[in-house]
Amino acid sequence: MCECVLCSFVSLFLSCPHINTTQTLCFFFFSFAFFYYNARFLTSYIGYLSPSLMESLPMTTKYLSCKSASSSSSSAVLAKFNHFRVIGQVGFAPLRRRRSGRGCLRLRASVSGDTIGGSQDGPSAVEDETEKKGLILGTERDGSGSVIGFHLIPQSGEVEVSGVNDSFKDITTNSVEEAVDIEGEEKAQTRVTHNIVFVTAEAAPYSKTGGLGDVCGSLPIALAARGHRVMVVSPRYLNGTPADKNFASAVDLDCCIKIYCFEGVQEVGFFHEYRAGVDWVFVDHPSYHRPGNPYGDKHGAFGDNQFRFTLLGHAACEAPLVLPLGGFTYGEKCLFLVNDWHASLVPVLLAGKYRPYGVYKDARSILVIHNLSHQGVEPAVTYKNLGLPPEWYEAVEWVFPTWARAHALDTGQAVNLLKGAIVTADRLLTVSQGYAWEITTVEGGYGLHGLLSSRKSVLNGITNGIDVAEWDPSSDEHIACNYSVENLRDKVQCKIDLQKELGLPIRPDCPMIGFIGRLDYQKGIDLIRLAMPEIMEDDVQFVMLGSGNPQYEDWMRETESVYKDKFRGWVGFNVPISHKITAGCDILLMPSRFEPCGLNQLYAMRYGTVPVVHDTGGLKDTVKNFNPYAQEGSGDGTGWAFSPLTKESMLVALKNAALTYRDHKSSWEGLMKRGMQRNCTWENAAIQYEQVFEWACFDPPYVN
Ligand SMILES: Nc1ncnc2c1ncn2[C@@H]1O[C@H](COP(=O)(O)OP(=O)(O)O[C@H]2O[C@H](CO)[C@@H](O)[C@H](O)[C@H]2O)[C@@H](O)[C@H]1O
Repeated sequence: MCECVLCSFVSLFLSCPHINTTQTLCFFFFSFAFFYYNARFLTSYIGYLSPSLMESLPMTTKYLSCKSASSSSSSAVLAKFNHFRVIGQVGFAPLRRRRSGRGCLRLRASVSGDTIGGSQDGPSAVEDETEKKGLILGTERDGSGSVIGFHLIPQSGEVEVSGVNDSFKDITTNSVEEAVDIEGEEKAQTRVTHNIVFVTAEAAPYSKTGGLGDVCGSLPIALAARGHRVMVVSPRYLNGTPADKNFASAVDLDCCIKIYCFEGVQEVGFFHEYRAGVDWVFVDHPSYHRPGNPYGDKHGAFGDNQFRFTLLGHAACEAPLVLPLGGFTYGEKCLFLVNDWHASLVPVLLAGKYRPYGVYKDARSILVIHNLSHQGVEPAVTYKNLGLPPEWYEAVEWVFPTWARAHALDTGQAVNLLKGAIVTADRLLTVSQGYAWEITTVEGGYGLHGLLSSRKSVLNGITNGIDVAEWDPSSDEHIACNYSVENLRDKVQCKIDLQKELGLPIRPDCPMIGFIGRLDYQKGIDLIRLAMPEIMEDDVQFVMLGSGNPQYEDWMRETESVYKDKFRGWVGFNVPISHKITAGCDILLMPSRFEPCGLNQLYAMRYGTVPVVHDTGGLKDTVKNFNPYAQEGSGDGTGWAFSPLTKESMLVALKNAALTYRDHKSSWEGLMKRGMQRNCTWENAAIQYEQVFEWACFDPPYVN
């Protein structure tokens, strides 16, 4: 209906004898703008109304992209006007490709066709005009992001922008015209790119103690590859070990800022490395230079972590304003992705420190919860240290229930940084849908379930992806023999190599069980300990890699001396060994008490190692229980997900896995193959993050 009206309107307009070329151009620009913005509004609104749409996001969507003719210079012009750069929008994008299709694209095709007298295949007058002149069309916006006009901008190479380094060039040439193939139909896709600022305590390969490092090392790259301008702000940890060289390529930006907190002034610097399309920014301060890991050393957590991560929060808020990365700052209109409590001060600062002065009015913040059990809780008297105005105390105020107080005079008053982010961030995300629900329950909410439930309408879960280049059995440099789903037989060479390395009897047919992870209550390590004597009764080998609670480290050493021919415990943090275990084992055990997503089961499946997991959180979402009778007897599922979390049910699952491994070879092969063929790329997750960005930007800031 709409299109008929449009076509008639276009025909009428073009049949008018007094219309010249310039007027024709103007007509098209404004018509396209009108339809584009209406379509975008509707899309956003539908998304806003249905957060549950996340569950049906188009995972099978195939994005076809081509480098457009948009140049550094042209995008520089665009960036000047809109920090949320629009790429590939019909009518404004470089008019290079034509397709037949529906929706916006058909709108353009029909207009082009009319322009040239009905043919949809020949070049349109608009295209001719713009391409001849080497021009593409850009939008101009006002301060609120609304389009107020259009301008012609030169194509690639025509204008040199001085002082633009590779970082910016790469970003600007990333303006792409997107085509989305949904259900066999080619559709034009309007995609908005953002200036994204990740704030995180760790980012691999620079720093990593667990899954947070993996995610913040990979997701920014996946988003940058999709055209966003992405910065990751994280501390520059130096601990006097070879790990310090991870920061060797980062250069000092020679930009010091003063941070007013902890009743004094702190000076922090910034280091920068542009890698894989991402601006990696490292906050430099003496408190990040000490032995140990990012959070503590052998004596436990550092006592000044609140101070160290307060600095991170403040520095991350300043970075987009003051760092001319690639010659241009990110500016105020950015999207902060703040990860866990260490970065949770950021949304509170945006609301309490910046917006009252008109800064960051158009920014948005998304809190990504990787682990709710750590919340950054400190005594209430420390509030004055955070660098927030006094009237913002309530945002981070936290009162412990009576039963959790130390003594009769304890009022339970505290500050809770994660809580501060929950009540001020524009949207909330967790790393799986299962966990997004669990944290709204009394059992999984760690005291925050009430608040989280109250923000349910902006709470979503997106399952983590994995770095499929780093975790690829067909090219992994850490393992003895590469293999793939077409060549599964060579996997056993990895087992033999692992047995040799660990000094275990070389027994290729013996089921080998592995565990990798922090030795922590969360990971159900107590259950493994409890069940170990019974596990060892079976004809299996067991290898554990982990560090953390010294009590469990000692237990691993003792167990090794009791079961010399069957058990090995590797105490420490060792990435190459984690790859060897993932490839060499047949079964990976993860009896996590709770698991927001879990990465090791994803790595295991990719390596044909069958996971046996507790049916919770992200483990429940990603491991499909084995059903030998499904698919007309050929079986279904990728592992075992046991419940409840008891020694007995874990032992049953392990026994079933070992039995299937020994006696049902073809079923086992099916389990391996289905796991290896799962799609677990970061691109999948990045597409879902983009949907959440859109919802975040559609609403006004949650706290003004
Ligand atoms: N001793 C060791 N040596 C070498 N490598 C080791 C190791 N111990 C752990 N690792 C590695 O650290 C990562 C741990 O990943 P998890 O998802 O289990 O993380 P974690 O519980 O830290 O993270 C939190 O954040 C992540 C990311 O969102 C969520 O998946 C997870 O559920 C949540 O608890 C894996 O890459 C693993 O191989």
